[in-house]
Amino acid sequence: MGNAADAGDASLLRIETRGAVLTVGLNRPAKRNALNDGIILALRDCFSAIPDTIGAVVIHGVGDHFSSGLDLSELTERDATEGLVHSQMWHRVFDRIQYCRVPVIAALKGAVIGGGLELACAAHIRVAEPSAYFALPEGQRGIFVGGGGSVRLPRLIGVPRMADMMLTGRVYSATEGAAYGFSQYLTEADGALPKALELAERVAANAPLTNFAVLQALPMIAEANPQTGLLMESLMATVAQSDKEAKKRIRAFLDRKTAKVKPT
Ligand SMILES: COc1cc(/C=C/C(=O)SCCNC(=O)CCNC(=O)[C@H](O)C(C)(C)COP(=O)(O)OP(=O)(O)OC[C@H]2O[C@@H](n3cnc4c(N)ncnc43)[C@H](O)[C@@H]2OP(=O)(O)O)ccc1O
Repeated sequence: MGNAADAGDASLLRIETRGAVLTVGLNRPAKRNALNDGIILALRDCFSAIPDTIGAVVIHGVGDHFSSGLDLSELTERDATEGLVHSQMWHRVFDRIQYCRVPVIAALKGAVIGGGLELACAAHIRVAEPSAYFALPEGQRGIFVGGGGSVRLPRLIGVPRMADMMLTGRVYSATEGAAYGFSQYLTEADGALPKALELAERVAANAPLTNFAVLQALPMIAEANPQTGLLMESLMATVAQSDKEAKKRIRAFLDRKTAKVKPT
């Protein structure tokens, strides 16, 4: 089993830079992008070294699927102690994605299954195209989610819906995923990656401090008791508006040098 000291297999990710956007493609299409140790550790390496010039990351699947989840061929020999270590390794890697300095957008198509769905949960925005389907077949495989899914997914779709997914193993459609709050965007056919790239360019243009506040402070504020949350909000708002970047951007609007807010 891969451990913290191992390097990931860089060939299992297709990493490209497009301006301020880094695209990270899960690159095991012959295995439907099943997540083995090599790819998980490669994700760890990638998200540990996001260049300063990058303002957003898009994660997607090479081929027809996002990911078929945990590589089941690596599970069969694992005992309980190794299973615990393995699950905690996934947690650390997916935390690195969730607590990334810049927004992470997942472009979803085809299978988004088990650990693949857990990976998508760690992103900040999920964009799905009609071919995307979501399932947690852990019950059929006799296992439980191990990549943080029981923490992140109920916060998106609720415990009853996740319980239904796990108990019945039912495949949820892209339309259901959007209706239940999993994906924020549902595109036309083949539209997930282009839409994710468009959104990534947009969020990369934000003030870094605003993105930082949304990624790091908002989830904590939302879960805090109201008094603590309001205090944290005031502190974050004060820090952000005191920054020279905010002053520059507000001046540009007042001088009519930047666009008005308008429907897209
Ligand atoms: C317990 O501690 C954990 C757990 C976890 C996370 C758990 C999970 O992710 S559970 C979910 C596991 N995934 C599945 O059960 C999906 C299995 N795959 C499929 O149902 C299908 O392959 C498909 C995704 C629907 C695609 O179908 P199709 O296009 O027809 O392709 P196939 O012919 O079936 O597959 C092609 C090729 O890929 C291999 N493969 C596909 N999925 C996996 C997989 N998940 N693991 C290993 N291999 C896979 C398949 O065997 C074929 O291989 P060939 O060599 O025969 O070509 C997390 C952390 C914990 O600690």
